Amino acid sequence: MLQENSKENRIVAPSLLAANFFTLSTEIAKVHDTSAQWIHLDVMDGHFVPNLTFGPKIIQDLRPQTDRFLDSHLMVSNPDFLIPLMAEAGVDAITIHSEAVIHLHRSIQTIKALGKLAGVSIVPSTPVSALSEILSFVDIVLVMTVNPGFGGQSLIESASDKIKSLDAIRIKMGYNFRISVDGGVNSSTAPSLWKKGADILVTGSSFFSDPDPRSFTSFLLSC
Ligand SMILES: O=C(CO)[C@@H](O)[C@H](O)COP(=O)(O)O
Ligand SMILES: [Co+2]
Repeated sequence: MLQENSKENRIVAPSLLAANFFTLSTEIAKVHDTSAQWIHLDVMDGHFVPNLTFGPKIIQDLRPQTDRFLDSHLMVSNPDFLIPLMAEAGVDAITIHSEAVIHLHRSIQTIKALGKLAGVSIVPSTPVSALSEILSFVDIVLVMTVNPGFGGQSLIESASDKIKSLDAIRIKMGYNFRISVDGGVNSSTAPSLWKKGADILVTGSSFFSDPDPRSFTSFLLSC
């Protein structure tokens, strides 16, 4: 029988992808006005996904502006060269896609050796079974519930069912990874995502388009 994780351990991570990049200070102030504990940073290369965002320079400039945990999500074809640059820029966690690397174990060990939390992510078409050999080594499993590249898409229900499988595996095997869910998270989808076993909810467009992000975040943390 699967159990919902305790509410006290829930994390909400607003994704800067949905923020206005020209007024980032104001957008970060919005996050600071809420109880969201993490800031999610989507790094895209126009190759692994059909979109471009930002890289280490902006993150390095952001680092002294916030005490929030910086959760980076690398949607790039060759994350290995970027891992040390992201660490140097000051992120706290680095998540890479299992679909993007050949030597996933080596890349995860590199992230850990740099003192950062190491995460692995899967796109909606990748099954949980693809992660069987890496789950014991990672701190975060990021389940993409939309096809990566853009904010504002609707959550793919079948992809969210992977949360349940991952939760069952970690209970059975005694693994310590946290389950993060990314894509289409809003006040309607959040309750069932927590119920399925999510620990972290990433929210982009729903957070930044809400006139009251503080109440929105409180709702997510308590629903
Ligand atoms: O990684 C991604 C998109 O590829 C996400 O982190 C998005 O930023 C989520 O945006 P919403 O679906 O919440 O609008
Ligand atoms: Co993301």
